[in-house]
Formats: sequence, structure tokens, C-alpha cells
Amino acid sequence: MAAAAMKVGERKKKVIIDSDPGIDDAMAILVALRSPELEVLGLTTTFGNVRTAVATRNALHLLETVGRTDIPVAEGSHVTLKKDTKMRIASSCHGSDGLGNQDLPPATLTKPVDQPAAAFLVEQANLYAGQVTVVSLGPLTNLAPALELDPSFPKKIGQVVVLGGAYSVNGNVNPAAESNMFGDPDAADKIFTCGADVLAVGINVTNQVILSDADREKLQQSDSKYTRYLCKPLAHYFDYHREIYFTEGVYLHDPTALLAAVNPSLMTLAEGAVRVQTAGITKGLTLFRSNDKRYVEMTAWTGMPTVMVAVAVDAPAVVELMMQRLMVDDY
Ligand SMILES: O=c1[nH]cnc2c1ncn2[C@@H]1O[C@H](CO)[C@@H](O)[C@H]1O
Repeated sequence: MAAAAMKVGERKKKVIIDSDPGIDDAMAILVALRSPELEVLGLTTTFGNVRTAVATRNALHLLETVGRTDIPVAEGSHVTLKKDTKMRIASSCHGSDGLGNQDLPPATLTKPVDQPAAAFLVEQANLYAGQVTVVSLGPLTNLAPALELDPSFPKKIGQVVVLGGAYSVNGNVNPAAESNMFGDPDAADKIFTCGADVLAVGINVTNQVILSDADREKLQQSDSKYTRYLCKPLAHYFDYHREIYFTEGVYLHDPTALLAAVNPSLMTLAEGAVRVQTAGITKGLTLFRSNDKRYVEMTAWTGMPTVMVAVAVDAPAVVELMMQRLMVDDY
């Protein structure tokens, strides 16, 4: 199954990608740039796979390498919503530079815009009310302040696609928590309960979307500017997965979430309220209450707005679509 072809006159979906590149983040951004269904309004940066300053550097470098310096980059918060500076950085997974320990030079042509990420998000949501999709690929730290800057943000934002959570499966930081939820659980709980149109894609589905060694070989052989960019980071990502997960393949977390914004029918969705545990040994745990049962007692989920959660995925279709998009230089 491929994404439906765009019809003449059909509007592109406007997206802002909030990310912490990051190897699979870089893949997702490149897929977005190669997706005719999307118009990338900007990139905003956060911490998680790397610190925010490194994420910004990588975002600028990526855009410059593929010739898309027209896309603005707005730097996000360097601290969590609760101003914690000692956040967990997933450098073993992505390398200390976020791109497989290449220590690339910084971009020469561009720098971030003056606006912080949260202000950029609010501005774009107001400029294109109801039309902007935020694809959030890191902790949700930049989105939570947008709610304070503009209380109507949940209504003005078109959709928030969240790569985050582990719905009824173990996390990847510890058995309770997925990395992006663990990174800023307070921000995540605010976004899940703010009333915006949220689509959550957790590792319960992204762990099923695996890029195999043979797929990687094909990507390399295509030698497009996109696959050239990903070659070294992917080598690191494969080594990490071999060592940590004992797999000959890598999980395509961020590209899967990005493709959910392109074509949600790649996934099966369930509706319900999600709360995020903000403290204790289960900090970062995402708990989904489906609408199948009416709980008699009041709970922390009672009266909370519902979100959509991905519960199944057409994994071969996601891998194929991602590969198709990366293996060709231009339309
Ligand atoms: O093993 C891991 N530990 C921590 N973070 C990871 C791991 N694998 C991937 N990611 C990062 O966290 C998000 C998915 O949870 C993805 O954005 C990925 O880049």
C-alpha cells in the first residue's frame, strides 16, 4: 500500500517537525522533504537524542547538505518544562554528535531564526489556523509552553503527531518508559490532555517497522543525496541495534510517525484518554484508557480529552514508502 497520489489542486499538508536529530530523526526529516504531500514550514529543535544545541546544529547541517536552506530552524528549549538541566541524552544510540560520531562541521550558510521554537509554533498556528500539523519526534518540551503563550493553541493547531509512548509494552529507557516520554513527562501529559487533535505513535508499533540489512544495502546502492547522507549514521544505528536488541535491522521510529502524518491509513488507530506518569519508578509511563469501558469511579482519566493511538501498523508498506522516497534525488 502506498500513499494515495496527490490530485491536481489538492493542498499540501503544512508540517513543522519538532525533533532532536538523531539518526532516525534525520531519516524522518529527509522523508518529509521528499514527500509531495507535505510542505515543511520549519524545523524546531529539542533535546533527547542529543542536547538541543547539537540538535539545532544537525538540523541546519542536514538542510544545507540537501539544499533546503529555505526552511527555517527555530531552536527549542535547553531544559525540561520543570527546568531540569540533567536530562537523559541517548548518545549510545545515536553517537555523541547524534549522527553516528561523524563530528560534521557546522552549517556555513544558515543559522536559527531569532524566535524560540514555542513562539515559532504559536506564530505558524495563528498564521495557518487549523492547517498546521506538528510532527513531534522528541520530548514534548517545546509544545507545552505554546499552550501558555496562546491558550487557543490546541484549537488552532491542526494536528500533533507524537512519536512517543509505549502502549501496553515495555519502554526503551526502562520497562516503564519510552525515551521521549521519559525525557519530559510533564510536558507530555500536558499535550495529551490539552484537547488538541493528537495522534500518538508509540514503540508498540514502531518496533514492528524494521529496516533490514538488505534494505540498507538497497538504500546505499541508490546513492541519492539522501541515502548518502544517511550512510554513516545508519552504520552506527545498525551496530547499536545489534548490540542492544540482538537484531540485524533497525527500528524506524521517527520515519513511521512522519509517515503517519502523510497517510494515517498505514496504521490502525484506537481512541481514548492517555495520561503520562510524571514521577517515581514508572516516570514516563503512558497509560491509555480505551473507551470500551465506563469506569464507575473517578480516575485521573475521567473527563480528559481523548487522543488517537496507533495500535497496529502496515510495517512493510511503511518501509517500502520510506525507501522509495529516499532512493530518488528529485521528482
Ligand atoms: O534504545 C533506545 N533508547 C533510547 N532512545 C532510543 C532508543 N532507540 C531509539 N531511541 C530514540 O527514541 C525515540 C524512540 O523511543 C526515537 O526518536 C529514537 O531516536
